[in-house]
Amino acid sequence: MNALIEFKGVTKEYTIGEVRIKALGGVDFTIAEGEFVVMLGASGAGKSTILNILGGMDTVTSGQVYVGNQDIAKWNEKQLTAYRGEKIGFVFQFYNLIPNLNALENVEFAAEVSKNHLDAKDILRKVGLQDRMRNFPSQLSGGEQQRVAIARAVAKNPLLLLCDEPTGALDYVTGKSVLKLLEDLNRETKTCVVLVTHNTAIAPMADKIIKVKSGRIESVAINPNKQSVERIEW
Ligand SMILES: Nc1ncnc2c1ncn2[C@@H]1O[C@H](COP(=O)(O)OP(=O)(O)OP(=O)(O)O)[C@@H](O)[C@H]1O
Repeated sequence: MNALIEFKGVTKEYTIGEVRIKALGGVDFTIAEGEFVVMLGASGAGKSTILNILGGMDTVTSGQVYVGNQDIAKWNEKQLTAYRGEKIGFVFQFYNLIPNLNALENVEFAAEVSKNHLDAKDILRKVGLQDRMRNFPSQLSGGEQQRVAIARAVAKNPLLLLCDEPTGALDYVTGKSVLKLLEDLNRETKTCVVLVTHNTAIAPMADKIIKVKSGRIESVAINPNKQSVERIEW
């Protein structure tokens, strides 16, 4: 498979007053087209920093970040804004829906940014929310809100779906159904998924497992025995 993503010697330092914090100290990995990647690591290891750089939400201190053949680390804010809008679907732990828009409007609002967007109603049906389209976020359960957030991310027909602890606020059964939805979307649409989690138990659902430790890559492993999340217990 072709590499869709390549991080080469990526470093990231944050400066707060006089203090410099090294969040990434030389990160290298590749992600192939269509891969489902699980990224694991302790709190503060640098996972969100990697995801934010990949999503064009943060910039590198040094190094290259190839998406296709383009080094997005060289891009200016305008280019990164277009990249985020067109190519990246984000799913966060706490959904981040717009409270005064209903489910359908939340999805349509995000989809309109992208030229190649999919039909918002179709996607909401796909995530099982055909009867909840007119509900506002406050009228939906946590699991339903996360389904809207996934629909919103997928509706723009992104190159990459980046998920930061998407089940962190959900109970076991609801979390599992959200992971199953991501698994199905990855299989059916071939959209590359990068899922950041503390939950090492779900690693078997990945094509590739990337472990991050203290701002560096500890290991990258191709999973020879990929399993559906339905068959994984934790
Ligand atoms: N905006 C920022 N300003 C300063 N330091 C930051 C900033 N963002 C992250 N850091 C620091 O960079 C390091 C890596 O943080 P990051 O959020 O990437 O870790 P993480 O692996 O995602 O952790 P968690 O699992 O707790 O979310 C940490 O030491 C963190 O304190």
